[in-house]
Amino acid sequence: MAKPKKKREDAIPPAELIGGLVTAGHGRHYVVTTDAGERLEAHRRGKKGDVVVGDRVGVTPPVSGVAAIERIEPRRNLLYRSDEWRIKSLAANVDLVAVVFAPRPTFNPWFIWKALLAAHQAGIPALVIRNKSDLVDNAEAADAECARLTAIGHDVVAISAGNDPEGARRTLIPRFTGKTVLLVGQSGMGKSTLLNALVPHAQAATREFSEALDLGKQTTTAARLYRADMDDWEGAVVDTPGFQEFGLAHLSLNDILRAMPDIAKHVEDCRFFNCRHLQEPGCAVKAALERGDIDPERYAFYAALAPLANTLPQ
Ligand SMILES: Nc1nc2c(ncn2[C@@H]2O[C@H](COP(=O)(O)OP(=O)(O)OP(=O)(O)O)[C@@H](O)[C@H]2O)c(=O)[nH]1
Ligand SMILES: [Zn+2]
Repeated sequence: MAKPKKKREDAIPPAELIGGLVTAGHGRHYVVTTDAGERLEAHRRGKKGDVVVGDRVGVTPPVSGVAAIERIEPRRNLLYRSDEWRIKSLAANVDLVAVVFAPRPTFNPWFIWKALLAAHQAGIPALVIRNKSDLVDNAEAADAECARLTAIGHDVVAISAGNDPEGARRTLIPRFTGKTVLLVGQSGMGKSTLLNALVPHAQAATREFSEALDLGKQTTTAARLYRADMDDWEGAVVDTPGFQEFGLAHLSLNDILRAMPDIAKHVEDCRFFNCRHLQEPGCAVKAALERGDIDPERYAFYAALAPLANTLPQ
């Protein structure tokens, strides 16, 4: 019988590896920023696709400019999104998920709610940021969304990243200091504007990432991590450019309910203990909906997600 292969991870003593943080990735090609602040191109040893932005790693000293990722330190958490076909890791070791939305372009509340569910499932606190507070157009809808989210129990702040970047910094830096903050939002909500307000060297770093990963002008949906090392704040911002959908096929029904207290608070009175709160007789959630005790749009969201729950291998 063939001997089981000795794991590569054991082959090199950790003391000889360089510690660093994965700050960008594309395919199996990564950028690792070492603890000394050097930016290295890196490949995963053995071509495993298990590295994600935000991972703390140990790399070999670079040979011809390219290092090898030998070790991944245990993760505090891992944030996913998924589509019908597969689960994708978005980022690891995130302390706060910041969901950015704005009155214009028209925002989709479901995107915000999905991001909040994904954060909850990963055990990561979340903050909702209402951007473009200076806009009058569609402000009522944005204000109503803030009120709805606050009533559910979410943290919400209002800023104007484009119009008042200093004010945005004053609001956010006390909440972001010491943390790795992941920014998510639909396209056009002002994520890049906010990132640049918080981390002024972000644009230059984006160019360097593109060069290191040989992306040219190609955009990627992969996350990128920008370290903030400034007089007024230290931490990191992870940007997630260019995606419109926050798929949640990896959530179980319980994950969904645990993240929706406005629905879940009614389930105890359902006739069946395994009620899915969709079509079952004697469902207390449906009764609460009919009485007007549940926001119909929140129920519609729940009813859209519930049938898809847990359809992917966990
Ligand atoms: N009025 C107003 N406009 C803003 C504000 N913040 C950003 N914008 C504008 O909104 C537009 C979109 O901003 P971006 O920062 O590019 O948005 P994004 O979310 O990064 O969009 P993608 O790059 O497509 O993901 C730009 O024209 C910004 O100038 C704000 O606070 N007020
Ligand atoms: Zn029920």
